[in-house]
Amino acid sequence: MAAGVEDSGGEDDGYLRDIVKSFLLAGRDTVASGLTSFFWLTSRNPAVEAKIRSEAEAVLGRHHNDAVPSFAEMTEMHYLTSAVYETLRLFPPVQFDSKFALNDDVLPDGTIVRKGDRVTYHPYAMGRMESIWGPDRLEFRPERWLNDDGLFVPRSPYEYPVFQGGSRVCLGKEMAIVEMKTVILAVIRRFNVRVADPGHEPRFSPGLTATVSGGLRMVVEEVKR
Ligand code: HEM
Repeated sequence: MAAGVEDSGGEDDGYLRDIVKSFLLAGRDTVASGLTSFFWLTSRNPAVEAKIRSEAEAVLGRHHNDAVPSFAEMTEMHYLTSAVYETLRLFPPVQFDSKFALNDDVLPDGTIVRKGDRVTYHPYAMGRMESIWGPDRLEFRPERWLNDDGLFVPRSPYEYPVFQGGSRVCLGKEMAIVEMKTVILAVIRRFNVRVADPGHEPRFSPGLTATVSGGLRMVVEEVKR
């Protein structure tokens, strides 16, 4: 970043402002959307919530409540990592995304693309394809990301393009995962979070950033120990 600022020919303030704006636009609503979906899904799947709590207790210790977990501690939490990836599989904050061809091209499957054509990839649809995720594709099952030793195994970005892939992969991917884990641990270790109206089926609406339309009303109760 420093090199970029030096190269910007004296327009440092504008350049830095643009960086901050793109980080806020790309990084705030997406993480908020992911967290909304996470608490909706765990609210409907208390067994997942219980496993995240017990993993956190195993890694952090029962009485380590107020401290923010370190990056190393969060990396040890393979089940939590899996639950975050599984949430974003079913409810990707960037539901679909388009590119326009600069020149005529041919895609790897033989599809012909003409200069100016719009090509869209659709993480929401791909996250629900049986050919990629199997017959239980619609289930929220963090275990699908774990190997036999209980370790998280990432999937190819071309099967799971939630953060895009290749040279334009999301620059904030790792930060997004850390942010989500930090908030989840801070909340879930101390509170039970349940949807306020279990009969209401939230609508995940597309947009620049997809999220539950109208927000999601929750009831938060302190966990009794
Ligand atoms: C769950 C959260 C997030 C998701 C699902 C997500 C997803 C994506 C996707 C799909 C793209 C590609 C967009 C395109 O090609 O048009 C992208 C790009 C980008 N993201 Fe994220 N993102 C997330 C969080 C963040 C965070 C926290 C930051 C920074 C703090 C960030 C910074 C960026 C930037 C700077 C780009 C542009 C990269 C480029 O064009 O080279 N993102 N993100």
